Amino acid sequence: MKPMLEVKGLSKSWGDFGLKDVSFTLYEGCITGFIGVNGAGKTTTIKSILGLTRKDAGNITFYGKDTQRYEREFKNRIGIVLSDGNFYDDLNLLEMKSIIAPSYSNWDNAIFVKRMERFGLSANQKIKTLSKGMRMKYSIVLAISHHADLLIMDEPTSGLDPQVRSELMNILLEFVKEEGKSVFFSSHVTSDLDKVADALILIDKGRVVLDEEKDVLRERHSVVKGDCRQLDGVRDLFLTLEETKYGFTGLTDNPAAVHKQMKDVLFERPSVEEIMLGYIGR
Ligand SMILES: Nc1ncnc2c1ncn2[C@@H]1O[C@H](COP(=O)(O)OP(=O)(O)OP(=O)(O)O)[C@@H](O)[C@H]1O
Repeated sequence: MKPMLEVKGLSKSWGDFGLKDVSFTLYEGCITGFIGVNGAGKTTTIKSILGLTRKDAGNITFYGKDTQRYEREFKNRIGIVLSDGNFYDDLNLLEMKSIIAPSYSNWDNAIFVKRMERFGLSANQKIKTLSKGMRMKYSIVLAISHHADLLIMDEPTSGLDPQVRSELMNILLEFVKEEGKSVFFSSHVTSDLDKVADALILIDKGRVVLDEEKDVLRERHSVVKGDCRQLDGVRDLFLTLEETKYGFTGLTDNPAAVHKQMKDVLFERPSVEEIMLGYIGR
């Protein structure tokens, strides 16, 4: 896998909150999910990468080149979809495009027209008449019509219904199929990432606490279910434990040890959300 974007030692402090030494790498051909609860630091990280928030420390490079020093080149090669997508509501889609397109030296109008058609968007429609889902699709059209290689999205699925979210996931899968493309997308709704993410980065209280391929992460962990009486002496094997009168459910990062020490328990593959809950607030 070829490294694309590298974040090293990123720190940023906002009073009590701080990003602390955040480091990770995004690779070509991958959809990387950036997960964490509300306030974990996802938007601050993304805005620091984009240069919209001034970082206190750290280096961010894109194919080895400093993103600040080579800002123009970097911006030309990324597409940005922010949750607060700043559009002028009274403009139509074509007029809004005319404001955005000149900021990119490699804007490709043919792609814009093709994508608009593909997503069922009409150039004459006013921004304020778009549904949330259509607005998201329009944001993506704008973000990729300059041959962007890396699509950076902050909470793109927030507020979208399951059908539109699923359409959006298909758009992302299609995007990364093309050689040299990559997607970085933040979310606290992890079910979409179960389907499409290749890698996951979990941030909690400003620190990266997990950074791994999704399948490896799901192999390394197990959800275990059984009778609560079996838990004596083995509670330490679990990252989370929920006990009711019907039995327990726990997440372990050591399925082999659980196998060895507990009889008659059920093993299930964990979802991204179950893994996330095992690591936050520790
Ligand atoms: N401009 C700012 N000034 C002061 N504090 C800020 C600013 N932006 C973010 N913060 C604080 O930084 C912390 C992290 O916020 P951030 O938006 O990065 O989290 P997040 O993981 O994106 O959360 P969410 O999922 O709710 O969007 C929060 O405590 C927030 O209040």
